[in-house]
Amino acid sequence: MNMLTEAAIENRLSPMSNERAVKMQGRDVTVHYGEKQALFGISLDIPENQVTALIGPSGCGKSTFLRCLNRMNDTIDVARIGGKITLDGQDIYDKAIDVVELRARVGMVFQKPNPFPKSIYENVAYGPRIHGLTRNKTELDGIVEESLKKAALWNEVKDRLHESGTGLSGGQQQRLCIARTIAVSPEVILMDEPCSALDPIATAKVEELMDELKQNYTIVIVTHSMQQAARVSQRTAFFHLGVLVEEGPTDTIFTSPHDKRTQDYITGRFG
Ligand SMILES: Nc1ncnc2c1ncn2[C@@H]1O[C@H](COP(=O)(O)OP(=O)(O)OP(=O)(O)O)[C@@H](O)[C@H]1O
Repeated sequence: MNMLTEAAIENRLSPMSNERAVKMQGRDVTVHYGEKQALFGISLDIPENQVTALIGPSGCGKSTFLRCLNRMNDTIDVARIGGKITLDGQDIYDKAIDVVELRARVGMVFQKPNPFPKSIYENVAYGPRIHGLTRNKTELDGIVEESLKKAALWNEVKDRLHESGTGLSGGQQQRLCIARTIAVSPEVILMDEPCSALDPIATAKVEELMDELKQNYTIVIVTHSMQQAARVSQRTAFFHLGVLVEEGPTDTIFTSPHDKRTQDYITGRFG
């Protein structure tokens, strides 16, 4: 057994205070964009099969931290990342890591629904095809159907799979993007303000979906809405000016935070 596997097993067996295994872990994570430092030594555990919400005022570094979790910041030339981030105990910034594979394991859903200008079917089939997850059309059809079902979209689109994904409503497009992410069997799903472009009904559907998805996936969501964080997450991390001020069970953060900055933010005194 190699060291990484041992670390992964040890990691999965070591429960957090709420008795969940740690799926991802950040230790002393720093990010610079050129000269400007955006994150200052973030250490945060992401528990398995829970929704963790990252909250805080605009510009505090929530999205920057989220993007570190699947190395999305690698695509920004001026970004430099320090510290350590692990997935099942394995360092995701290790040279041996295949970033394409990492991003399949740690998928991402963006603020604005961004389906490809292709059919609904092709949007979902694309990932499994490029990752070689299926051997034939029947298997691919199966993955497409299952992913659309898990994203609570199947009933609305099953009769028009070959119509364009961009012809769907905003809320349906976002669920299509979730189906596309699910199709490559991720373990973690990162969501960067996934409902900010959606109306209240579509938002409610995506929130409901998050609650179901957490049974099979670990979810990290960046949100500006404290009501949303309170509704969907089990753990909440509050960021301010690039620092993780505090994190803990969502109930505690919203009812009896330890830090005055958290208290001020959740009571609307700033941000
Ligand atoms: N690509 C980039 N190049 C330079 N600076 C950046 C870049 N992306 C983010 N920043 C800076 O890093 C800091 C943190 O930004 P980030 O987007 O992570 O914050 P945020 O909390 O997600 O904000 P918001 O809630 O407004 O989306 C900000 O000062 C921002 O201007």
